[in-house]
Amino acid sequence: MTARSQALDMLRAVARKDAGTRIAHQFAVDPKRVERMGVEAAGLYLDLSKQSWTAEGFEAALDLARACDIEGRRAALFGGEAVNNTEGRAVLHPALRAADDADFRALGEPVSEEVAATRREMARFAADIGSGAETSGAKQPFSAIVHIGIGGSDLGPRLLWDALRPLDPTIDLRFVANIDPRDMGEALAGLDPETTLVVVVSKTFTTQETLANADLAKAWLAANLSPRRMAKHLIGVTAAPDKAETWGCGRTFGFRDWVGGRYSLWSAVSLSVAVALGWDVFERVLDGARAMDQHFLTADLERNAPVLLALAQIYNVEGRDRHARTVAPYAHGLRRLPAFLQQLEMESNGKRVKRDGRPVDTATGPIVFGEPGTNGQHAFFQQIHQGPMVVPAEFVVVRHTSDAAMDDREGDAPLWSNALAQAQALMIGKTGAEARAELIAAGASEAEADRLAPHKTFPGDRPSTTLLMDALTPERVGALLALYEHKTFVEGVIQDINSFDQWGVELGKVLAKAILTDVQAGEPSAGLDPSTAELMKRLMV
Ligand SMILES: O=P(O)(O)OC[C@H]1O[C@H](O)[C@H](O)[C@@H](O)[C@@H]1O
Repeated sequence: MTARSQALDMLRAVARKDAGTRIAHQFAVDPKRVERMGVEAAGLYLDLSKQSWTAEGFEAALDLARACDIEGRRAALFGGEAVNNTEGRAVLHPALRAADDADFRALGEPVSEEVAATRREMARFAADIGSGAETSGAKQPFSAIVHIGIGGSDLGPRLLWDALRPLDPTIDLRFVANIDPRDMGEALAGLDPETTLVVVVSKTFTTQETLANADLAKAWLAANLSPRRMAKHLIGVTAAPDKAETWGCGRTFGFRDWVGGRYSLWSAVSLSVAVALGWDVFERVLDGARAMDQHFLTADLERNAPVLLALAQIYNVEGRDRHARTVAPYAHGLRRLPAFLQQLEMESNGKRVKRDGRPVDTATGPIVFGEPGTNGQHAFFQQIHQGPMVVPAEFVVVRHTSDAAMDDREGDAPLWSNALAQAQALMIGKTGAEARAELIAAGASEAEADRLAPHKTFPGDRPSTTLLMDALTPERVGALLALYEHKTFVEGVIQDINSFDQWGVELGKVLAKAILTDVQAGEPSAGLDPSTAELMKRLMV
C-alpha cells in the first residue's frame, strides 16, 4: 500500500468520524480554529473554518497532501516538465505572468524571452489602438472589438472584462462564442464595420464554432470593406499562426502548446481585453497572478491557500460523499466565475483514469455550479439549505465591488452581509424546537405550530468556504483566478490524474461532423441508432 492510499484511507476514516460532530461545535472545542483555517494569500483571505473537518480531519487532509508529493509535482510544473503526460507537453501558464527576466523552460527550451516579446507586442498594439496610431482600413480609429472564441478562448477574457470594465468604455468590446448565429447577430448589431476590429481567438484554429463565427464576421466586413482594407480588421490569436494567416488574418499574436486553453487568459488570448482595458490594467492582472504563484511556491502546505482549498474539496468528496459544490460570487463583475470554474475544474479533473491509465481510486472532480449572489439566494439556495443532499458552498466576497458602490454611504454592505448571512445560516440552521417556538410566538396554535415546524426547520451543519478581497481590482482578480488554477492542479496531484488534457470533449465533435455530413446528404446514414435517426429526420424537415 502506498503512502498516498494509506493517507487517503485515513482521511476517509477520520471524515466518517467527523460526521458525528457539528461545525458550530468545533469553534467551542478549538479556539484556534479560525486562525488555523484562515489564510492570507496575495491580498485574498480564505476562511475554511466553516468546513466540516474537525482539527483531526484537517490534519488528516494535510497528511494526504504530504503523502502526495505536492512539492515535487509543483516543481515539475514550474520546471516545465511534461506534466501533461498524454500529450507530452509542459504546462507553463505561470511563465506567462512571470517577470520579464524570468527563465522558464518548456521541456528544457527557454520560453521567457518569447513571452516577454509577445507581451511587448501586445502592449504596443494596445497603446496604438488607444492612441489612434493603429487605424482601421479606412484610416479611422477603432471603436469596437468583436472577440470570437469559445471555451478557454472565451471564458477567461470575458470574465476579466466583466470584472474590470469601466461603466462607459471607450472601446465597445463584445464576445461571441456560440455557433448559434444569433450570438454573432447580437454582437454585430449597431457596430460599424469601418471601425470594428475582429479578433479571432483559437489555440488550434480548427474549432468549428469559432471558424463558423469568424466566417460570419469576415463576410460582414467584406460587405463593406475591400479585401486589402479588411486585413487590418482581422487579428488572429493562436498557436497555429499559419492557419490563421491562410484564413485571412492580417496579423497574428501567438502562444505555445504549453499553454492549455483553460489556462490561457494570461496570454495573447486576452489581447482584446488588454486593448479595451488598457495595457497597464492587464499587467496588473498578471501581477496579481504572479503574487499567487509566489505564495503557492513558498508557503508551507498548512498555510498554502490553493492547497487548503483543494483539501477542503477532497475532504468533502472523498470523506463525506459530497459530489457537488456551488460557487456564489457576491459581485456582479464576477457573475461568470461559475462558468469559468466549470471549465477550469470539470474539464481539468473530470477524469476516469489516473496518469498511468488505470481507473481512478477517487471520485475526481465534483459538479460545480453557481450564480452570483444575491441572485442565487432567490432560486436554488432553497435546496442548499433544506434539500437532503449536502452541497458545500463557496462564497466569494468583495468589500468594494465598484466605484459606484463606494460612493454610496452603505457601500457594499447590503451585498456582502447577505453572503455572511448565508454561510452562517447554512452552518447554524434552525432546530424544530426553535421553529416551533417562533410559530407560537407569532400567534400560531399548538397544532398549527406542530404542523408547520418541520417545514421551517433547517438542518444546518452545512459546510462553506468564504473568500474575501478588499476590492475588485485587477490584482485581486488575477490572484483569484490563479488561486483556482493551482487548487485544480493540487486536486489533480492528489487524485493522481492528468489535469491538462481533455479527450472527453473529442467524441462529440467527431460525431457532430458525421451528423452534419448526413444532413447534407439528406438522410441519416445506415447503422445510425434509431433515436438519433428519428431526431435528425424531425429536424431536417
Ligand atoms: O482555442 P481553441 O483551440 O479554439 O479551443 C477552444 C476550446 O475547445 C476545446 O474543445 C476544448 O474543450 C477547450 O479546452 C478549448 O478551450
